[in-house]
Amino acid sequence: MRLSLDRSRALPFLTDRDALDGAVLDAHGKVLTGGTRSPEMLGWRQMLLEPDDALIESVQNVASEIRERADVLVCVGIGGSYLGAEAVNQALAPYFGADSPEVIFAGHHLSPAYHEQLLAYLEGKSVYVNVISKSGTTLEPAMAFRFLRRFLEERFDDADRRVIATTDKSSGVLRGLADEKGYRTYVVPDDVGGRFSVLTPVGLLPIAAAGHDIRSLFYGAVGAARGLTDAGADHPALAYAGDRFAFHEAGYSVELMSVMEAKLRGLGYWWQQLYGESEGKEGKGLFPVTLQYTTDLHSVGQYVQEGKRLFVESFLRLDDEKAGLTLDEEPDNPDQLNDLAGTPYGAANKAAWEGTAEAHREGDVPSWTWTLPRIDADALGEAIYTFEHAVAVSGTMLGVDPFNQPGVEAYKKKMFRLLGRD
Ligand SMILES: O=P(O)(O)OC[C@H]1O[C@](O)(CO)[C@@H](O)[C@@H]1O
Repeated sequence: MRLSLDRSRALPFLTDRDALDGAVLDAHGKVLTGGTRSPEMLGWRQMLLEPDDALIESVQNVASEIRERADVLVCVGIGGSYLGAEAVNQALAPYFGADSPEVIFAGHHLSPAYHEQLLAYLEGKSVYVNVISKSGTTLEPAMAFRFLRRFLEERFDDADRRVIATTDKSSGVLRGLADEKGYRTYVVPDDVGGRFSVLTPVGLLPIAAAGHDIRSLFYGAVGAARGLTDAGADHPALAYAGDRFAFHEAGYSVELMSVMEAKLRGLGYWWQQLYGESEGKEGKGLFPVTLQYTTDLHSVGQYVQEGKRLFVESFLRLDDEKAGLTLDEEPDNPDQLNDLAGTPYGAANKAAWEGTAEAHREGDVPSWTWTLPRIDADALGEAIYTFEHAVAVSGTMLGVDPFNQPGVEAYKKKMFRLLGRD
């Protein structure tokens, strides 16, 4: 395993933590054998134990067509239908001057200006659309897709070929529309919830269309899934799950995912949905929030250090101590940085992580540090599965169903009523 977990700033805050290992392994066993609540929702693990190479190849083929023919791929979806793809694409793309086609997300909020300006931006470009919704009735993507469908139909003779729908295998509004129009489709499997779906076509198509290696991504996760089969309580996923449960029981209420590399910010947002929707129910769960350091040390850092004590913290960092531009000496030292001559950005970032973790420990914020060896598809696949497995275990320890999200309906009902819908 290349993703490592350092617990040295977490364990001193927990008394008798080893006594929990039996409960951790019990919950882990339930995840392995289908003993969880909603055992029919464990497809996110099963699909890795029985890889469908033909499906990966099919996605790669459609992605190649998009890469050849499109200037822009618009991916329409919300929650688990976009956060995983956005996270991986952000992590794997260069910061500036990304390759064509541009992959843009839409239907992930209801901003009027965003969607209006998106349509204006698409004018004159070769556009493909991947609409991703299991139900087809989620308002945000459904509204965006109506506009985008009309946009395509009014401009392209082959409009229907430019739409790929990722949806339920047989039912729902989007399935009906796709069948009627003859769109190419991929299936959101029944046994995989939205937030666990990044390694299904939900995430794989937008990631492959952006030019990334989905086979390595998928097989990175396969390796992690296999590695967990015989894992002991000290495996990072299980140790983390058990520690989180212990902190929850000790009264902590918020977990920060503090990302030290801006390319991993999307992974933080993906983690936030995964943990928030999986654990936050029945009055339980650590509230997950992702921060980007050192940026947010100059915004909410004051609160984390000295405000109300609520927090446990996960640092997510890259092993990049030697990377980046290195300061050199300047005659006369006009900016007074010569004492740091020979210091690369990576070393400064590492010092920021260690310094912050120490300061937060002194401020009674326990922390773990997750270190990725490098950012590539394989390492991301491993990280994705590790966090998925951990939340299945920690949710099971909490006694909640880690695979449902009944509370998400509440806002939809009120919103629909205000819009005069049933
Ligand atoms: O795929 P749908 O049905 O549009 O749902 C979108 C999202 O809404 C949720 O069901 C709840 O937030 C997510 O799990 C899912 O990713």
